[in-house]
Amino acid sequence: MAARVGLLPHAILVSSRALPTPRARVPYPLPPVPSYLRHASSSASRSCRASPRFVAVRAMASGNPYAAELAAAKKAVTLAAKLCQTVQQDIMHSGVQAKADKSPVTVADYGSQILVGFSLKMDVSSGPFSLVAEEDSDELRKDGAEEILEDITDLVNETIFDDGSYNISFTKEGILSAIDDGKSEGGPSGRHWVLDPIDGTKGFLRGDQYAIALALLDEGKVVLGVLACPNLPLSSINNINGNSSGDKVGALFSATIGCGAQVESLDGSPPQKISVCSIDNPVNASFFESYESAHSMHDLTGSIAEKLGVQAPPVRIDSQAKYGALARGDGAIYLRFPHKGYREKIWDHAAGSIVVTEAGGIVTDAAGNDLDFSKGRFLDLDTGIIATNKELMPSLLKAVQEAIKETNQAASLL
Ligand SMILES: Nc1ncnc2c1ncn2[C@@H]1O[C@H](COP(=O)(O)O)[C@@H](OP(=O)(O)O)[C@H]1O
Ligand SMILES: [Mg+2]
Repeated sequence: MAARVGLLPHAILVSSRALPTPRARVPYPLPPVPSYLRHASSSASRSCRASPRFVAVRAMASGNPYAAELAAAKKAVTLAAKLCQTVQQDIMHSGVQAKADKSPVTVADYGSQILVGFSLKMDVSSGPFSLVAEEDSDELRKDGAEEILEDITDLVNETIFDDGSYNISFTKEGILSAIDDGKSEGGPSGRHWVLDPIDGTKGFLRGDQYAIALALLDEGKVVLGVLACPNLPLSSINNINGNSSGDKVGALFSATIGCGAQVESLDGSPPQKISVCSIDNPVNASFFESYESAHSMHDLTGSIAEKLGVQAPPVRIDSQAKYGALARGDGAIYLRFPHKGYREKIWDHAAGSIVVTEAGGIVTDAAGNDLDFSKGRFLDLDTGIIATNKELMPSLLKAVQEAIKETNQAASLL
């Protein structure tokens, strides 16, 4: 493992280290390499790629038409998770910037977005590349951002080097261009990758839960989703406080349309099929919601839970890790009710929602409508998002609508 460099303010980039040894190669014509990349070696990047013909045969054999994209998506978020883990463990509070909307952004947000976009570009060969992602480079192009740009460049290059899959390094200009690869508007036609490079930034900065969330839209529908959750116990969220010792941490959820949902460890155990819980009596249910009360109205969710007869206290965790936990039955319900005026973004729900639906659950808005990911970067919702199993959904919807009505009536009396 090479020494890490470039994160701390006075760190020096070690440029004389040995490059990774190229692995065995499958000879085939490479797609054009993005112009912003500087090759350390023009041949080694072939080492991790299979030929497009081989990928197609493998996809058909698995019965999953998106098998190649799924493999690429898992690899991309796993690489990004390495970078995020490094930052969270070592320098959680260094390099924090303020975005226009005041949410914290770290070098890890940018680094994760660069690595996912880059890895997908290298490994998914067919068609034009479109990425709808959370971050852009505007802040990094301003005066005074030189140091943080250098930190990001070092961190990204160090992660690529340590991982060993690609023998490539980025220039600073390359880093800025790579971030801006995520500026696609998405929409109802064609294929678009949808990425939240660190979902749950506040949890990340607190040292809690976060996720790298990546989905694929095909003709306006989510057809694939992966959620890397580096801090989530592998078998159950109920072990989060150490109730059951020995559970491994670091879960990778994945789902493709019509093929079910799985979980595996981030360091590569065989995938296990998952399904939502079969609880049909709300008295036995527990519910997930945002840790941050600014992201979801805890008083409204409390009143919904009360109407349903839920006995357990809310389980508050950050990020789409909630969707993953719901999909494997750690809890029965997920409630999300942003404060008035907030517009939900597609990258905050695309991956999580397919993981839940492919695990047998249902995800809708507060009126019971399917989420529509085809309208661009935003989900057009004005109420909230709910998710649960098929058994509980009718009573949940009823409780939600009653609680919203009561809240609106109370507000109109003020
Ligand atoms: N006022 C608000 N209301 C609802 N969601 C908000 C919000 N401000 C930020 N968010 C979104 O909530 C996400 C985190 O969700 P959760 O509360 O489930 O952890 C954030 O993702 P990022 O952390 O990627 O910015 C952000 O997109
Ligand atoms: Mg997010």
